[in-house]
Amino acid sequence: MIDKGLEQIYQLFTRSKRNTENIIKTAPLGICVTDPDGHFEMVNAAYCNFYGYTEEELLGKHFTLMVSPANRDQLTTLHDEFIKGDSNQELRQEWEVHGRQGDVYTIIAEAARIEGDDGRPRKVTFIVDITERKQLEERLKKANERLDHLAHHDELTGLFNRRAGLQRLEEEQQRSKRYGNALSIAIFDLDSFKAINDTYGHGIGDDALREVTELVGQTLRSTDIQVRLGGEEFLIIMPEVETQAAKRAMQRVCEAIASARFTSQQIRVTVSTGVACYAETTHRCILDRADDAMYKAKEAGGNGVVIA
Ligand SMILES: Nc1nc2c(ncn2[C@@H]2O[C@H](COP(=O)(O)OP(=O)(O)OP(=O)(O)O)[C@@H](O)[C@H]2O)c(=O)[nH]1
Repeated sequence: MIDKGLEQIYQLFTRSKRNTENIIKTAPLGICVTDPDGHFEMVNAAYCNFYGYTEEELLGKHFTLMVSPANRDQLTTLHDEFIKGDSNQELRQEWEVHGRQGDVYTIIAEAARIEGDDGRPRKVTFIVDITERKQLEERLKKANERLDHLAHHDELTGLFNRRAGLQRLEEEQQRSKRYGNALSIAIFDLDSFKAINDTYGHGIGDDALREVTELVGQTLRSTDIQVRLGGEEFLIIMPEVETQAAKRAMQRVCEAIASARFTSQQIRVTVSTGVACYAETTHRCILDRADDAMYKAKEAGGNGVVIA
């Protein structure tokens, strides 16, 4: 009677052990056990499939086989510390790993410590493949960056668009007001640009706008901010630049443009420029003053700079 009871318990125990083994074998997440030196003692099917190795190929190998060389030392140290440490659980962490063919994956790994049959600790690591999620996140991030760029930049020239440029101007005016720094701006407009479009077509007109703004960017200081206000009208914000220096800078721009040839059609372009300096005492908007000066430059025949 007593023997029959023991027999039943033994059977239940064996069944439970078999179930546990089968669960580990068939679990959809990769599981491995490493010895205190980091060598594989157990790998389940999902682990092998994920990395593209067979169980025989992995058992006895060091776990850094799948880790990129740059992370090997760090992960070996973490493994040693975990084996020797007090904590039975390791925090979830994201890692980049590579499969047998060198393909790169992102995983989330979480670990637990168990005792081996020799009484020494073992590390059990559970891994989940998050490569697709990571790639999706990366694509979303890039799409958001692109949207953000489009919201602030002009597509044709890559310059700040009107809205972003006026915001920068507002910020520079606040800075100038607070610290008493000089601030000049210039508005320039391509002379008779309509004729370029009419003669060579809109595509060549676009090329001319792009090339002219590139040349302006090369001629000015890197701290100057170029903005496309709209059409063939542009704004330059020149922080910490006095009026006369701004005028000289824009004369250099005018000369550089007038002596260059643009597009495949070798077109000549000139620009008219109005310069204005920020002054708290003036109530009129700095932009309007620069714009008026630019029209005076146009009235004077173009290809010149007028100070407001
Ligand atoms: N190709 C091209 N043309 C543009 C763009 N934006 C505006 N334009 C053209 O720029 C021309 C501006 O013409 P107007 O305002 O008459 O000025 P303009 O011919 O330069 O004459 P002034 O300004 O008086 O020297 C128009 O023909 C617009 O169609 C653009 O993005 N690409």
